[in-house]
Amino acid sequence: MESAHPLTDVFQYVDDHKNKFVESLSQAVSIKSISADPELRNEVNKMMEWAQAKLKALGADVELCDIGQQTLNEKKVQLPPVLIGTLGTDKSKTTICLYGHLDVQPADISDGWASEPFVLTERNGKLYGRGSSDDKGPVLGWLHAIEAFQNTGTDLPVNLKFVFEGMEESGSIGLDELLIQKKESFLKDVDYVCISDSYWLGTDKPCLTYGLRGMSSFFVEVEGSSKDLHSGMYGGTVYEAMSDLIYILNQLVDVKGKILIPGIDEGVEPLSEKEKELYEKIEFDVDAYISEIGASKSQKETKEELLMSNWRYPSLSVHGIEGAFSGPGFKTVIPRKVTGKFSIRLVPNQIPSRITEIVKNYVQSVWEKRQSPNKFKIYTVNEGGNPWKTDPFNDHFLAAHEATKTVYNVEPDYTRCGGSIPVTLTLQEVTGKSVMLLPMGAGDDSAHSQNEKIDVRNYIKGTKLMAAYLYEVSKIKH
Ligand SMILES: NCC(=O)N[C@@H](Cc1c[nH]cn1)C(=O)O
Ligand SMILES: [Zn+2]
Ligand SMILES: [Zn+2]
Repeated sequence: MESAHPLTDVFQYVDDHKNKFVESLSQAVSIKSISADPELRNEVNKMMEWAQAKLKALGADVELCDIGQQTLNEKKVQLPPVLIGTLGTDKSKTTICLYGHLDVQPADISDGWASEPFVLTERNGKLYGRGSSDDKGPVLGWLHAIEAFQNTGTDLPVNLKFVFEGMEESGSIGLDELLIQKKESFLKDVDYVCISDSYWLGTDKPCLTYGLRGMSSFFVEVEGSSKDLHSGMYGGTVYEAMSDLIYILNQLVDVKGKILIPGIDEGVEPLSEKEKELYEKIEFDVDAYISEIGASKSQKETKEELLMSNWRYPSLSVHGIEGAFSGPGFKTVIPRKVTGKFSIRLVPNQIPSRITEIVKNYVQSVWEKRQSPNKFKIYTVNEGGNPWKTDPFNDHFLAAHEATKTVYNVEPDYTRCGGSIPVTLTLQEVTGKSVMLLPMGAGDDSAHSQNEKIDVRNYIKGTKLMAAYLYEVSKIKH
């Protein structure tokens, strides 16, 4: 007879407490912790305090660390604190550092949500709400997994160190410095680092993530006048800021996604035959991917080209224009000042500060060609995020592989991710230990988009996966 898995009670507890765990996610989602909006800083602070109370209730030693201020539009704004915590100090146990973020991207029902973004709403086995998948659901998954160990009298087989921040969606400002400062104290005994803040490639197959892109983001400001102008009264008489801006934005990337900035491929690793084969083997349905987002055609010709463009090559996206009229109907106005926003995802070996310099020089040269007398500025508000990639063939990934088999009954895929988590490389460098990303969410979760959701299945099985991961890592001999 096959013996029961040592975590049978833990898994049962998670199943039995599904409603309680959904309620806890609902509370977290209701806090509008949008880090990009300085007016909502109190909400981010509230979110950090909410999580602090949760960690405390699990018996962790916790601290909200002050990381100072940021400068936004020439004003100083207090940064939300970073929540750190320690649970267990048993020298005979492995110590795992868990990182997650509790801030979210902006969201408003008028963006096209089917239900209020800050009210967790269940429809057809999916929990809709901003942060449900990125990253409140996964953070809560860890806390619920620990609760399941504790409330079933199952020994938590590892020591834990928590690092939860409230600025990830805005470049993790201030976090690197804190972690570097804590290298020889709080982070000293860490053996492994695990982050649950990425997604499966598709909707059915669990994945382990071994690479992320980095990011540099830019603001391009053009100012033409001291007030908005009637386009009938002034059209044809003035240099228009918006036309200048569109001219610049149009010279960043072509229709096939090729970045037009000379030198932008600096540092990109050459593609080896071995790596090419890896892409060929990945199960990925391009048509399903394109149809799920309601697009008409993939920009890339093949599965391999698409995945490589997302994971191993830089890409440039234009996000928006502040100051431009965007309401319904027609407003015949010439905006006085407009700020275009774009970002470049960076890949391993690329250095954000170097790419920032290349981009600024290029945009400045484009501006000079324009010969406009308007005021122009290109600037960044953070130092950018580093890319990260690791070799996934080690005991740490193997432990997560085993945990995935236990919970999902399948072997996970090994994937990279086109998104960025700026602190990943820092955690690897500061601890000197293996970092792994263990995603909870599925590829169609719509993170950052309208109707972000997490499937109840992923939320509950993902919590069991976290418990199984902690158990499997505790068995690694070191
Ligand atoms: N789940 C990770 C994630 O969404 N990260 C953000 C990070 C970011 C946003 N703005 C600046 N950094 C991402 O867009 O990849
Ligand atoms: Zn995000
Ligand atoms: Zn995230």
